[in-house]
Amino acid sequence: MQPSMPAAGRRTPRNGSLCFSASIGVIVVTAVLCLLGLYLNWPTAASNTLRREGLRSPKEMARSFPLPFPLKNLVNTSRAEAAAILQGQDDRLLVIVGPCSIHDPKAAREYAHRLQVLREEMKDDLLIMMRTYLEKPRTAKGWRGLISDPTLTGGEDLARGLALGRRVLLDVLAAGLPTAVEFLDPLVAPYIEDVVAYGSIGARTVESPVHRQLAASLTMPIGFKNSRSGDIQSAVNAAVAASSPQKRLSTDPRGRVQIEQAIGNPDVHIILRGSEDGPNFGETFVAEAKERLAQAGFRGSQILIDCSHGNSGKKYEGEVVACHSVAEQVSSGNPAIGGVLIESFLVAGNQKLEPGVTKVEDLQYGCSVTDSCLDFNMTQELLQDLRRSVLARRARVEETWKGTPEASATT
Ligand SMILES: O=C[C@H](O)[C@H](O)COP(=O)(O)O
Ligand SMILES: C=C(OP(=O)(O)O)C(=O)O
Repeated sequence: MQPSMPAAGRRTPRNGSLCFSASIGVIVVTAVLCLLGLYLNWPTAASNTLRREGLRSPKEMARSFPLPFPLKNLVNTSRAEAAAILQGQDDRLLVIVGPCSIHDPKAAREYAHRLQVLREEMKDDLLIMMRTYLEKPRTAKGWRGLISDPTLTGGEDLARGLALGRRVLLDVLAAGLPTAVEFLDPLVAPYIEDVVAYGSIGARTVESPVHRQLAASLTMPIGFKNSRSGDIQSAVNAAVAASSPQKRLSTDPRGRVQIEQAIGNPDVHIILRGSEDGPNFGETFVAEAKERLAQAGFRGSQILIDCSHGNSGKKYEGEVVACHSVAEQVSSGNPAIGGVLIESFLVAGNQKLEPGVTKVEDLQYGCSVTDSCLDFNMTQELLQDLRRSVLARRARVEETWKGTPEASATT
């Protein structure tokens, strides 16, 4: 007798066990895929992230690119010398000069070696540091600096960028020049802060509480720029916040999140950088800034003037005008000006860098890929001007001193 065919859909012991095995199979495959997805950080429908990868901790980075003792000494003495200028205890001018951004380590090293000669020659009158800006805050889009995109191709290899950035700072220090950066991403700071002598907070982040808190815990002098609209009070408010005790979340040398209690940065000051409406390097702006600082309790604090950005209309020719005005004000005895920032590279002007489009090999050596810079010869002339202005201001002070009863008593 033929066995009867099972009616469609009727469960038999055999197809029931097939269903069970298939379900177990689906569950196992799904679980394996989920675990693999978690391990490889695959995107999920609820995430905007395409990929995540690990990174060396700041401590490991410092171990790979250590700060040798003589360079540590240079960082520490430069910080202290800058602080003395900013508090009006040293009559030299602090000069932060160099490319708008570092994009080519070789050209940066060449610039550093040339600048070191001037630093040495003018050291009695100017405290020269090199602009070694590795993070660029963009108004909208654009190349975001060597740390974000070290190959200039849009590849955004941050692990390589952090290592390369730290190496460039060490190279510049090794050439004998103290380094100056803008601090932008608070997570980057622990990777480089020990190799930085001077820091600024830019016009785009001066109102950010996170950047003010970061500045409070940094151990080098920090300058706050006026905002892009020209508001000087935002820089003064930032100085008030950053000089006060602040508790914040930060990362420790091992890269773990920690709660950090800072006592506040004693060497905060403000930088006049002009605005979209025009320059603010003139006497009246300097007097206004001084007055606002005094009202906020910073009586002795010197003011720095950024000769570029809104003060130059982002043209190197504009920097010359701004720098001459500063030199004139200092020569005529203005005691409130403590220094300048100047954008300068090996070649004058700038060139366009569009990551992913520009051929890196076509870029002109020694020419800025962000804002327009002075060339080295023009820079040298401006530094000579600034030096003469310091000598003139010093002579005036000595002349005034000679006429005082204290001077007569000492002769
Ligand atoms: O210092 C450089 C630039 O002024 C700053 O990064 C903004 O540049 P952008 O307006 O071209 O984006
Ligand atoms: C971006 C910079 O300046 P600011 O914040 O004044 O625009 C800079 O100095 O690189």
